[in-house]
Amino acid sequence: MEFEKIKLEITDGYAVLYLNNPPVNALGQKVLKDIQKALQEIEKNPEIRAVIISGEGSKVFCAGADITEFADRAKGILPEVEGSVLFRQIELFPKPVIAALNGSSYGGGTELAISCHLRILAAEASMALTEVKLGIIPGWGGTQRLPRLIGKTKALEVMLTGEPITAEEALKYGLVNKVVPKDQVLAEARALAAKLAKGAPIAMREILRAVTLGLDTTIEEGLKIEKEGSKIVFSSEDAVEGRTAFFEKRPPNFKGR
Ligand SMILES: C/C=C/C(=O)SCCNC(=O)CCNC(=O)[C@H](O)C(C)(C)COP(=O)(O)OP(=O)(O)OC[C@H]1O[C@@H](n2cnc3c(N)ncnc32)[C@H](O)[C@@H]1OP(=O)(O)O
Repeated sequence: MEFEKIKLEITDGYAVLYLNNPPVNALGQKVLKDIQKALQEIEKNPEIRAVIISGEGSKVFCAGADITEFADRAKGILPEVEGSVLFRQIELFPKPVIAALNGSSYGGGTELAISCHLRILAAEASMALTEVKLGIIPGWGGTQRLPRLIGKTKALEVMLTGEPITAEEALKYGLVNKVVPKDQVLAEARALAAKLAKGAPIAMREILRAVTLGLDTTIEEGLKIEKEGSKIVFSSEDAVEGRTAFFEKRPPNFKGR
């Protein structure tokens, strides 16, 4: 697969998708199209069981939407790939997606990161939804995901002021899984992705589905989604392998069947 604005590395059962749009990894249409194309390939490839999204060639993770493309929007020219649609595809992705934030994120860059399932943030970095400073709103899911992740009060403070959440606050508010020095972010993400790549793909898919869909509905409906997932995994070969390996006191070898 050839890409212009991202780099894709496939290794050890997981993929690393690097944003590669210097100087600030602004999410222009070309970048969003490349991300969407790469995710379609990753989803189809059973050898890939986890995804890392990180930044390259920039001192920030991502400076958000490409502001130079806003004039078209103002004229009513709609983008081919809408960030909010792509980020929902990431949130609904059937394999774990880890955001490796090796620099600060702004606007749509933060919205990209919070559409991922897991996040590792550089201690030197921060995460901001700066749209209000440009007279617009976090239109790529930020108004919906941030309150669900850190609570309405802090989320409103972050979105109304446009001021960044520090790495320390991000950890405290549960916005990220881990904070490490910038030069260790990718290694941490790789270690996590390699661990997930040895996991049971069907079980992980059903956990992601039950949590993502369950959070947006009633507990009764959520329990129905969980029950559907349980039914699927118990009828899988992986469930047989899981309990067999347990009794044989050996690591399971999940095939995703
Ligand atoms: C629904 C989603 C909406 C959104 O995401 S709205 C956009 C939200 N993003 C932001 O508010 C971040 C805007 N950018 C910045 O605040 C700063 O930049 C940085 C902190 C990221 C980096 O600052 P520094 O190191 O001083 O660099 P620099 O001179 O500001 O930027 C380098 C070049 O990159 C361009 N640029 C920066 N951000 C964007 C962007 N988001 N879209 C398009 N271009 C951007 C600048 O204009 C400049 O360009 P040149 O060198 O030609 O002057």
